[in-house]
Amino acid sequence: MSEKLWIFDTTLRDGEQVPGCQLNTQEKIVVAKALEELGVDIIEAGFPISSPGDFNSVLEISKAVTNPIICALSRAVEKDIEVAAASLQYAKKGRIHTGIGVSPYHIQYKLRSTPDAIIERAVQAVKYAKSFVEDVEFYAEDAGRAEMEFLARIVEKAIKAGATVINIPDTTGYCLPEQYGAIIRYLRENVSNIDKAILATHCHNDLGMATANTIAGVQNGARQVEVTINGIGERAGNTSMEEVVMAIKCHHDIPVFTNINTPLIYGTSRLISKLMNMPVQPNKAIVGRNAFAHSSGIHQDGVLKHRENYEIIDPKEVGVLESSIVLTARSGRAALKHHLDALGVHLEGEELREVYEAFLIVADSKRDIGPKDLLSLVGKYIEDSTFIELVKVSYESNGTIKANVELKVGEKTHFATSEGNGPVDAVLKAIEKIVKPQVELEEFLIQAITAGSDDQAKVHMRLMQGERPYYGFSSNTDIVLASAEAFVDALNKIPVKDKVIL
Ligand SMILES: CC(=O)SCCNC(=O)CCNC(=O)[C@H](O)C(C)(C)COP(=O)(O)OP(=O)(O)OC[C@H]1O[C@@H](n2cnc3c(N)ncnc32)[C@H](O)[C@@H]1OP(=O)(O)O
Ligand SMILES: CC(C)C(=O)C(=O)O
Repeated sequence: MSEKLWIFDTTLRDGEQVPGCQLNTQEKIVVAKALEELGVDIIEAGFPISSPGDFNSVLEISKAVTNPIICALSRAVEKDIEVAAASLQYAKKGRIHTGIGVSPYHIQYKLRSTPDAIIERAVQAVKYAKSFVEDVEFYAEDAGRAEMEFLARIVEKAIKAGATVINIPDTTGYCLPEQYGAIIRYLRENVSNIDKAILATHCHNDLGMATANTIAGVQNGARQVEVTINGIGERAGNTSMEEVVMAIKCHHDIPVFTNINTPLIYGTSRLISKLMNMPVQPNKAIVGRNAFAHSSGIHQDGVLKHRENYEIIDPKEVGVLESSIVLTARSGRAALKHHLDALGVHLEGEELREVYEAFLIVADSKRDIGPKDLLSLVGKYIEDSTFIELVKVSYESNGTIKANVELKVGEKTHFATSEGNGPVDAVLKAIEKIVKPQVELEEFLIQAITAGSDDQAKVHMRLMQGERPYYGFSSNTDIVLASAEAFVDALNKIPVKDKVIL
């Protein structure tokens, strides 16, 4: 029989510890509400003793959120626990998460203590937290490198003191899946009162094992997983929620279920990425830009014939509209035909073979094959009147910022001028005066390729036309020009029939 797996999200605590990812209270409330909608069971909202701002965030999130348990972190220190309890005063369901280091490293070198004294501090902390709230979770920090017998002893005492959830963190991301699973199994078999608590995983990703270790923990009896959206967290990160949830959904032999509303995964991932200014790596499982992108011919042909040939997850299940077929020099005729059909050019047999041969020559010398390339390849079959070429961009700033652009669309030249909040805004608005694409700019990332003031800026843009995404890329030493080029690149990918040119 399938049991419930409690999803404990620590994006706002462990995730927010990441340099540059700090959020203010309003932003944290937005995230907490999104997590509530996503269906998480517990939100670890912060470490209230750490700063007045973090205390206030836990307080305000407690007011703003109804369903999930709100959890506040503390050390095994009385003052921490008092402040955590105060921050939870408005929580409908509040939990204090307290604990202490249990590995020989932490006991000897960090806490400068002894095993017996650590057990005593753990017991006192749990009892003290229990005097404020019923729901107390105990974390045995660095359990991944602890001595098993000592770990079992401290866990037993913490449960006896009132802890109802026992967290077994692999704080340093040291364990291999078998090792981590064995720790959970050992505790289930050697702690006499273990049935009175839920065992939780909290795995870090220093060896890239966080998801595998978490799943191993679940397979051995853990029933709460501590995770973050996009796997963000201290150092190499925490366990990625989307990976664990989808691994469980794909493997019916793991006897647990979650309440996560999976079609909201992608949107939540992008919200966190945007608010925390933390791009998602393109090949990230489940939510990376390429997670459902197929770029080699055999795969593309397979997916076009039957999606499941190369996909274990229907992209819609995680909120991604559809798989994408990316044209490269490794693409075959099936992929080429798919793209030509989208442009309204239907070729078969000898005609398709002829265009494919020409396509391979272009693709060998170009990484990104777009509609412009395809249209020029099939020029003799169709007439393209909508291809946009960026001819000139300039802007001036005299109190107000004004941009001028010159575009060539097909054979016609267009000029437009626009004001904006900044040069990029003004240029994009001017382009939109000529091309009326009815798109939303959903993602706009500028990245320096190397350090230095003469650096190239790499721009990545994602436009949405309805629910359909179009990506634009460019790199240039001039950020404004790179932005304009990326915008035009994305516009050129919109099929002819969906583009309106003035
Ligand atoms: C594994 C995790 O705890 S993940 C969470 C990590 N998050 C953070 O650290 C962010 C919040 N932290 C902070 O704001 C600060 O570190 C504070 C407020 C908690 C403490 O600040 P300070 O009092 O200045 O102490 P500082 O950060 O320099 O050192 C940490 C102290 O806590 C002790 N400590 C660490 N963990 C624990 C624990 N679980 N229980 C009891 N004491 C602990 C350390 O031994 C050290 O004590 P010492 O100064 O007597 O050697
Ligand atoms: C506070 C604990 C749960 C932690 O973050 C860790 O051990 O990594």
